[in-house]
Formats: sequence, structure tokens, C-alpha cells
Amino acid sequence: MNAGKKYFVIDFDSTFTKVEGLDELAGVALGNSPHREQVTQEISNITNQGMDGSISFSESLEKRISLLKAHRDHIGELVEKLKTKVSDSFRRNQVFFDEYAPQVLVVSSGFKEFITPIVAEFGIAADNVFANTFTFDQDGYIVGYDHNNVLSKDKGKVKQLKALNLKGDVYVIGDGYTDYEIREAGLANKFYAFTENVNRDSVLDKADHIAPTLEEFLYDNKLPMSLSYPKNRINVLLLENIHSDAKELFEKEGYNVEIIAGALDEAELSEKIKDVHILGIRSKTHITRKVLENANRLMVVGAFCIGTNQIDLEACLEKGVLTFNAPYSNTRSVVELAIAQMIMLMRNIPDVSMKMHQGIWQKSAANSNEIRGKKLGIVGYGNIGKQLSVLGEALGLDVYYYDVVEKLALGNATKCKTIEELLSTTDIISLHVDGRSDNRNIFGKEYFDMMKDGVIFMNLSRGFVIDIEALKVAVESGKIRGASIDVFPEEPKTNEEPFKSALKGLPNTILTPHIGGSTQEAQKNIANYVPTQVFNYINKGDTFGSVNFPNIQLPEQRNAHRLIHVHENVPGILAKINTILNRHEVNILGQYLKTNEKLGYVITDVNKEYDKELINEMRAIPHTIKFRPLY
Ligand SMILES: NC(=O)C1=CN([C@@H]2O[C@H](COP(=O)(O)OP(=O)(O)OC[C@H]3O[C@@H](n4cnc5c(N)ncnc54)[C@H](O)[C@@H]3O)[C@@H](O)[C@H]2O)C=CC1
Ligand SMILES: O=C(O)C(=O)COP(=O)(O)O
Repeated sequence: MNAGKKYFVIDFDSTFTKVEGLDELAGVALGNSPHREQVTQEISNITNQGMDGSISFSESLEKRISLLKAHRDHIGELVEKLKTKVSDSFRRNQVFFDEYAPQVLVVSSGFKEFITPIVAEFGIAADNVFANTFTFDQDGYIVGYDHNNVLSKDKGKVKQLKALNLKGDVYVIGDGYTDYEIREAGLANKFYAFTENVNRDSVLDKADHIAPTLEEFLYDNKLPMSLSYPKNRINVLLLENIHSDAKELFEKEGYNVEIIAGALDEAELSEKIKDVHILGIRSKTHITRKVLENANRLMVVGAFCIGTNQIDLEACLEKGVLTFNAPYSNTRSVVELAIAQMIMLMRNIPDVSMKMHQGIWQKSAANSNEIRGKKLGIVGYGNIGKQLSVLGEALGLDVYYYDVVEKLALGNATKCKTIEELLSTTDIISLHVDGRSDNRNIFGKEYFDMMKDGVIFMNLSRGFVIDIEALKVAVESGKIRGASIDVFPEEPKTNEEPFKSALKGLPNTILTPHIGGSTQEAQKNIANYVPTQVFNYINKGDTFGSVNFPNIQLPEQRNAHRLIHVHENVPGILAKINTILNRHEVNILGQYLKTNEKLGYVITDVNKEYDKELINEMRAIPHTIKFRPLY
């Protein structure tokens, strides 16, 4: 073979395919036999012992063949089965095999009878398959294997590679110890432990490089591949107890996920963010300009909640970091809690319940009311406010609302022209404003004084909206006869930290630890919604639903490379992009542009064949914030 060439030595079982061929053959041969499970399990155990090096390979092969009891006729069925079990990343990367099949050597201690037809589909010639062969009896049953084949012996792969005497660079990809042995024997430049199907600690420890997918191997060696970037290199950090569905979804996509139960403060996050591409937070983690200064890989912030006031959206924009939230997933949960709380407060339940725990029985109807027929005042008639309006009305409340922007009244709700009108009219006041900074401390003495005496007051929006000291005074004076507060200006970062508030111990006051949206239903909904948005952005460039980027929903990318260019919104960028494309004579299949005040987002679908130098030129356009080719 030629000097200076590259050879790719690829293992078959559990690498090229997701499964072990002999285990599968046992399954096929045993059909519906009552011993099927027991025998396949035994074979599988022996396979594993052979792979992790705890018994010798020849011993493992001998034992397995004798348990098999397979027939020549079973092999066709096995091949059909194996075709459906080729590893996903191998299937995805035909583009590599198209170019490099002659340099791919499948070296396996499996059997040519089933390996050759599988790898032939990828253009790998039978001559490039180095594996064992079965021996059959006169009735066609498999009774053994060719003992002269080096691959049936201990250190068979090493012996095979020695015999091949390859002149050039040799890269080995496999999941087993015997694959590593090639490298150990000095016959390969690098050993890549392939972990898409199995993880063997004894092998990982020895590997030069771990390849969770074939893309990782291809990317590391600058070889052609079907994706623009290996997904296992995309790091996801999920904070604040985000529901486990999100982790599963990101992992299923092939990303690398780290979980931290609580929030992180600015210093901690500034350190942690350095390698993160996708960050998932809830209401407590603040994404500040300082954090973003360290976030050089960050592509997306997913707020696994509604509010995004904890994120410096403008700084994200300047950095080209897209932000999503889950605008409706916990709406209903907040509304249900608000309704429960207003009923509890109307019946003095916080005090009554507290007394019962102290052994005090005080049965009385004094100062206890139904909510039916009372006037409910909703401040902030957004998604939550409107939902509360509908459910409140169904319970017989007379609904009033006030919003800073014009909102359609649902059902029989009455719009208040001013906040003063709402405060002076209603019996129960519930805050559902958003977390914009203008809303800081808007509810203070002045507003409390305007309320009717003995009002019920609730805040499930944001803690900083209320002047806590003024609220305390209003509750103590009886102006407010019952209060429920779910959100606080200062909230503990984790469940381990203590809760401090001037509101502790107030009469008829329900304090809840920011759990308006904390139901299983809401958290599961959110954990399924946000990753989908993230995938649409990473895999397609879609920004629909983003709270800071210009929203754009793109058509399917067919037979094209997609060039994604994010830039400051200054004149002339589109012209510069097109000048570069023109100079390289690139055929444009589609182009989409959307801008907002600060940012321009240009997506260009182009024919797959183009001079890759244009990527550097696109990146070098002045005012470029981020650029990535997507395929
Ligand atoms: N306690 C909890 O666990 C949860 C709290 N939230 C919070 O609830 C709030 C409302 O959420 P959504 O209804 O989904 O938001 P939204 O954005 O749909 O509605 C907010 C509404 O408040 C209005 N608004 C803003 N400032 C106002 C002001 N000063 N006076 C009157 N109206 C004003 C806006 O025009 C908008 O219509 C947000 O702050 C969100 O962060 C959301 C989910 C869970
Ligand atoms: O959705 C929101 O805005 C909330 O306030 C809920 O926040 P959380 O996810 O419970 O930290």
C-alpha cells in the first residue's frame, strides 16, 4: 500500500453497527426456542468478557460458537437485520465513505459472512474486510471457524495489522480493548474509542480521543462529514432544577449536558459559562453583561420560564446570543395558585390553619367570605392576567383589569382606564405585570392607600414590583386583610439558603417560595418546549419565538448549505455578503433577511459546492457578530 496515505481501521461490532453480530445471529438462530433468552444472554456475557479483556478472545469465540447452533440459512436474515442496525452516525456520513472507502479497512473478529454485505453498501470492497469465516457441517450448520485466520486468535487484530504492513498513517476507531491493542502495539497513530453504542471504561482510559459519534472522528481529522459541527461538542448547561425531560432531549440530540441544581451567582457563572454553547436557566440566574463577556461560545440562552427580566437581553443581542423563553407553559399553574390563594385569604385560612397547628380550635364565620360576586382587579392583562380573568369569571367574580397597553376585555371583564380606578374599585387585587425595570417598586404606600379597606392583595409576578416595607405596614394596619406573596425582591439561590423577608410572621399572609409555575405539568411542558426552539435555531437557523432576535421562520434546507450571518444593523452588510458570494460565483438558492433596531440576521442558502475560503471572508465582514455555515 502507498506511503503517506491515511488508513482508517474500523471495528464492526458495536462500532459500525449498534450491535454485536454474533449476539444477533444467536437471536435469529434461536427463533422462538424456550432457551432463547438464556442463551442470548450467555453469549452476550461472553462477548463482553472478551471485549473488556477479562477472558481471552479465542476462548470467547470458542464458547460463543458452540452455544450458537446457527445455520447457513440464518445468515441472510441476520444481514437484513444488521442493515437496520448500522450506527446512526455511520449512516449519516456516507459522504466520508464516498471519498475514502478505499482507505477504510474493516478489521473485526466478527465474520465476513455478515460484515461484507453490510459494509458493501458504504462502498467498502470485500478485499478491505478483514474478519473471520465460519465453517459449516454437511447439513449447513455452523460448527466452528477457520482456526488459521489470525483474527480468531488472541491479539488477532494486532497480528492482522502487522501482516498488512500499512505504509502511512493509521487511525483506529472501535469500542473494544482489542482495537486499542493495535495502538498499544505501535501500529496506529491514534486510537479513537467509539462510544455511540457502548462505553467500556477499560477502553476509554486508554483512548487517545473519545468519539461519541463518527462526526467527532471526522471533525478531528478534518474529513468530510454530513454535519457542520459534531453535536457532541455542543455543551449544554442546565441550572435551577430544570425538569429532566430537557436533559433527555438535549442528550438525544447528541449534546453534552451538565446539570446544576441551583442558580449560580455572577462570579460562578462567569467562570462556568466559558465552554457553554447553550445555557438553560429559570428566574433566578442573572445573565449580566459581565457574564456575557466570558461567554465566547454561547449561542443560546433558554429561559425555562416566562420572565426574561433576569437576562440582559440587549447585551445578549450585542453578543449574537439568541434568547428563548416558554411564554405559555406555566400560565395555567400560576392562575390556579392565584385562585386557590384568593379563596384561602377570603376565609382567613393562613391564620386559622396556624392556630389549629397550635391546638387552638376557633370555629367562626366572622370576616370570612365567598369570592363569588366580589370584584377582582387584575393588574397586567397579559397571558396570565387574561387566563385569570376567564377562570375568575367562571367562579362568579366580577373582573376588572388595568394594563399599560390596550387589551381586549375577555368575557364580561371591565377595563379600567387608570390604575387608580382599579385600586379604588376592587376587593381582590392580583398583580400580573411583566418584569420590566420600570415596574420597580410601583406598588408602595401611595397605591396601598388608594385601595379599599380590607382588600385582598396578591403578587405572583415579580418581587421588585412591591415596596415590601410599605406592604408590611398596610397588612399590619388592616388596610390589607390578607396577602399572598409568591415572589420576592431577594430570593435564595438554592433550597439550602435561608429565606429572609420582612413579611415573615404577618397575619393572614401566605408566603410561597416562587412556586407559581412550579407544577409537574408546567415544568414538563417547559422542558419539552424550550429545547425544541433551541434545535430549530441550531439546526435550521429559525429564530421564531425568540425574545431578542428578529423572528424568522425558514423553509426546509434542501440540498444546500445555509450560511448564517448575524451582524450589527448598519447599512451595507447585505451588499457585502452578496459581493463575496458573487466573487466566488456561488449559486444562491434562497436568501432571507430580517432586522431589528440593533441586529441584522441574514440567511443564505447556497449550492453545496463552493470555495470554503468564502467562510473566512464572511466572518471578516466588519460589524459581523456571529457567522456559521449550517449543513
Ligand atoms: N410566580 C411565578 O412562578 C411566575 C411568575 N410569572 C410572572 O408573571 C408575570 C406575567 O406573566 P405573563 O402574563 O405571562 O406576561 P405577559 O407579558 O403576557 O403580560 C404582562 C402584562 O403586563 C402588562 N404590564 C406591564 N407593566 C404594567 C404596569 N406597570 N401596569 C399594568 N400593566 C402592565 C403588559 O402590558 C402585559 O400585558 C411576569 O412577570 C412573569 O415573569 C410567570 C410565571 C410564573
Ligand atoms: O416563569 C416565570 O417567569 C417564573 O417566574 C417562574 O420562575 P421559575 O421557573 O419557577 O424560577
